[in-house]
Amino acid sequence: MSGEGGGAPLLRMSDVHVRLSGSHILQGVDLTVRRGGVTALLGRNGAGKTTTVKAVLGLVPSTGVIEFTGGDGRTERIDGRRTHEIVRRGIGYAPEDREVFAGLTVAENLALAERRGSDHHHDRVYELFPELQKRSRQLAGTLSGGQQQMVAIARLLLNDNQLLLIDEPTKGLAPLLVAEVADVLARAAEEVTILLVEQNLTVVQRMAQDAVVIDQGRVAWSGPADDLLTDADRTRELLGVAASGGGDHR
Ligand SMILES: Nc1ncnc2c1ncn2[C@@H]1O[C@H](COP(=O)(O)OP(=O)(O)OP(=O)(O)O)[C@@H](O)[C@H]1O
Repeated sequence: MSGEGGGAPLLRMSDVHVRLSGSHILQGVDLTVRRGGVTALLGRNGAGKTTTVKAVLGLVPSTGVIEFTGGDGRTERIDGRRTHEIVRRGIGYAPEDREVFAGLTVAENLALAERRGSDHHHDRVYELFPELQKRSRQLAGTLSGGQQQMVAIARLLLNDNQLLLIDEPTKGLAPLLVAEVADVLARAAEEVTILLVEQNLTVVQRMAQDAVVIDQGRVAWSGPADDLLTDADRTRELLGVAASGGGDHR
């Protein structure tokens, strides 16, 4: 049904427009996220990636159609709904600035994330991230950047989510921490579908099956991530950088 092989669509955006402060930011975005694995949302700075994610969550007003298939298997339009209703349908969000509560312990951070009406998967989260169990009484503010990202993602896995929207989780992190976060994402992706905004193409290459490139508020390319990342000319043209292409390019 998705047209590009694999799982059925989980999220579909059709002709989505967003206008903010008189600027036409999204100009007819069409994209599909299929169930399972990671879809990377790529694009240059200011292309409209975060706005796309915020449109899904109802955090910015949009026109057009956004459909989501919840845990109950029903596909419904979520555009125009309140953010809390959208989130309750099973969409979790990790914004760019990862926002852990620095003065609270890891366990307290997790407890605060428990959503009413959802089962809470503490055991599974600690199984996926044994490091967090070890550090459950540590103040989150004293964790490394990678561990804080782990807390941010663990909070999303705690509830019954179908889709996680994760915005630039490796931004500003040192290379070692980038690898740590990629590891965290890989573990999360075993549990739930992820739409990942990410500038680091090495991380994209490792994680993503599908890729969508936004350029000036429109989808400029979509398809299998490998097709994009092994084409250095295309990545340069669309993103302004060349991917490593599996080791062929620098
Ligand atoms: N509230 C707002 N009012 C007006 N313009 C906005 C607003 N929010 C974002 N923009 C503009 O919309 C465009 C898209 O922003 P967005 O944050 O979606 O881009 P992005 O692709 O996520 O970029 P980055 O990689 O830099 O985070 C940018 O030009 C930005 O300046």
